[in-house]
Amino acid sequence: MILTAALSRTQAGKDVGIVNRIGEWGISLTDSVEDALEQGQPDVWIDFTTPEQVKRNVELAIDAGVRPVVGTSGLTEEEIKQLDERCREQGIGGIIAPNFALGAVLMMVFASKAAKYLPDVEVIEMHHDQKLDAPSGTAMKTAELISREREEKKQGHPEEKETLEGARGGYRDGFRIHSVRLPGLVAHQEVLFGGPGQLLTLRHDSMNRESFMPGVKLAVEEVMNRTGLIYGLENVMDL
Ligand SMILES: NC(=O)C1=CN([C@@H]2O[C@H](COP(=O)(O)OP(=O)(O)OC[C@H]3O[C@@H](n4cnc5c(N)ncnc54)[C@H](OP(=O)(O)O)[C@@H]3O)[C@@H](O)[C@H]2O)C=CC1
Ligand SMILES: O=C(O)C1=N[C@H](C(=O)O)C[C@H](O)C1
Repeated sequence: MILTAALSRTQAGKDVGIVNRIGEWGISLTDSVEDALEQGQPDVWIDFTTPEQVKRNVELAIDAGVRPVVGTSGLTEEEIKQLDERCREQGIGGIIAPNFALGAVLMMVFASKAAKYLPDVEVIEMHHDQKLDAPSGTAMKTAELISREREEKKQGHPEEKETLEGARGGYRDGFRIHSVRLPGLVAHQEVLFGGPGQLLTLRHDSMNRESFMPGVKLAVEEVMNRTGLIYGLENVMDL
């Protein structure tokens, strides 16, 4: 794979390798998506930007015939549908993955299987304190996969009341998602299943950002041979 361009507002004009402390690469960072898409005829647009920026970036990439591989969280279901249609119109593939760590994908898939037999579940996601969105994209995708397998159920005591607002976390499809933000954390998630006399805990930890790279590489290879936008790396893994 060859890096053709790289995007940044704050470091625009500087060499991407120097900024990342891996020696000079001869590629200047740009703050223009249009310029980045024109440099070196790229096949793939890799996006880890912000929830505000990602939609525009991906639309411009697709319109230029460049396949999106997106890690940025925050796209709505409706936006993903629109982007899928745009990819199909252009006859190109794309992947949006809420989490590129293969272990995290396995955790989500295992959680959906467990929910069939242990429908009482809560999700606790833990991230670094610079994260902009809550809950994480991973937690939302976990909830989506769990809901597909879990019988409909409203958990907990029907008369439960919060004496401190938010104490029971966010509510989705009958169960709770809790978001923890602390310096020192990278990206972590526990899925807790409770049953009479038993507790099953599935946990995944990203210790650093290297954890996402094998999944990004897999996605970049896959989009070259597909048409339409795939949501979730589990859809291209042999599970
Ligand atoms: N799916 C996955 O596996 C993963 C997903 N993520 C997601 O990726 C996103 C980014 O997270 P993270 O890496 O922590 O955030 P960072 O703030 O570390 O990185 C965001 C990057 O995008 C650049 N950027 C943002 N907006 C613009 C813009 N308008 N023009 C040019 N460059 C821009 C920033 O550069 P500058 O500030 O210089 O503009 C920066 O380099 C989040 O949504 C996060 O949830 C993160 C890790 C893994
Ligand atoms: O912001 C992050 O760091 C991460 N974001 C993604 C998410 O929202 O789930 C993936 C991973 O958890 C890291």
